[in-house]
Amino acid sequence: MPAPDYQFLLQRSFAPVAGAASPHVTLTFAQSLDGKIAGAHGKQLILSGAESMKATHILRVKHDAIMVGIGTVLNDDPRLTVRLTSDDLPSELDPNDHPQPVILDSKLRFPSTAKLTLPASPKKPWIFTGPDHDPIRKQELEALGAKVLPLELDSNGNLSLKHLLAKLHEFSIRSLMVEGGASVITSFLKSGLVDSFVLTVAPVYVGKDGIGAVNDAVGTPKFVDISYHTLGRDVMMVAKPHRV
Ligand SMILES: NC(=O)C1=CN([C@@H]2O[C@H](COP(=O)(O)OP(=O)(O)OC[C@H]3O[C@@H](n4cnc5c(N)ncnc54)[C@H](O)[C@@H]3O)[C@@H](O)[C@H]2O)C=CC1
Ligand SMILES: Nc1nc(O)c(N)c(N[C@@H]2O[C@H](COP(=O)(O)O)[C@@H](O)[C@H]2O)n1
Repeated sequence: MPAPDYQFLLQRSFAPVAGAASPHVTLTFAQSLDGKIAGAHGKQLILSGAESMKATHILRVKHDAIMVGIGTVLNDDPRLTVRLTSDDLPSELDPNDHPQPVILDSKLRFPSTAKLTLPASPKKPWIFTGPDHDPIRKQELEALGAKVLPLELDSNGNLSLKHLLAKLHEFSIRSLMVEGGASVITSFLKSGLVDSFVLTVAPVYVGKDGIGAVNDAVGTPKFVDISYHTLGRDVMMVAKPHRV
C-alpha cells in the first residue's frame, strides 16, 4: 500500500475569513461504517488506523485550539496534544505547537485527576461553564492551572456556541478544532457554525449498542467542496457545510 500523502490537509487553510470576529471551526471525528463513535455505554474505541490518526494530529497542529465536551473528558480522559515529529511536518509547522484545550462543561464536572491538568500537560485547559456553577469548584480547578470562564446559555440550556466563539476570538484563537463527543458534534452540526468538516470512516461495525455520532435530528446537512482521501484502511472525507 503506498504511503499516504497528507498535502490535502497540510495545504488547507483553516484561517477565518478576513474581518471575521469568530474563529474558523473545523468539526472532526472518527466513526464506524454504522455511524458510531464509541462502544456500548460510551466505551472509548480506537477507530482510526495509524494513517488517519496521523491526519488527526496534523489537524491538531494546524489549529490554535481543540475542543471537546465534558462527557468526553469524563469518559476518555484525553490529552489533546500533538504527537508528531518534525519529520512528519513541513518546516513551518512545529510538532511542539500544541493547540489550546477548550472544554464545554456547564456544571463544572471536570475531574481534578484529569490528564489535562497534570504537570505533563503542555497547556492547561480553558473550561467554559454555565452561570450557576459552583464558585468553590472554580477556585479548585483554577488552582490546578485551568482557566474557568462563565458563558451564557442558549435557548436549550446549553452553553451558547455563538458566545463561545466570540470569546475565543477575543483570546486570539483564530482556528478551533471540535473533536466531539456526540452531544457537541450534534450541537455544532445544528448550529450552522461549522466551516470545515473532516470525517474519518473506519471499516468496522460497532453494532446497535454503540454511541451514534449524531444523537438528535440535524435535518439534512448539505456539503460542498467534498473530497475523499484513502488513509491506510480508512477514508477521510473533507468538506464544507453548505450555507444558505
Ligand atoms: N470517535 C471519535 O472521534 C470521538 C468519540 N468520542 C466519544 O463521545 C462520547 C462522549 O459524548 P457525549 O457523552 O455526548 O459527551 P460530549 O463530549 O459531547 O459532552 C457533552 C456535554 O457537554 C456539555 N455542553 C455544554 N454546552 C454544550 C453544547 N452547546 N452542546 C453540547 N454539549 C454541551 C454538556 O454538559 C453535555 O452533557 C464518548 O464515548 C467518547 O468516547 C468523543 C470524541 C471523539
Ligand atoms: N481521530 C480519532 N480517532 C479515534 O478512533 C478516536 N477514538 C478519536 N477520539 C478523540 O481523541 C481523543 C483522545 O485524544 P488523546 O489521544 O488522548 O490526545 C478522544 O477523547 C476523542 O476526542 N479520534
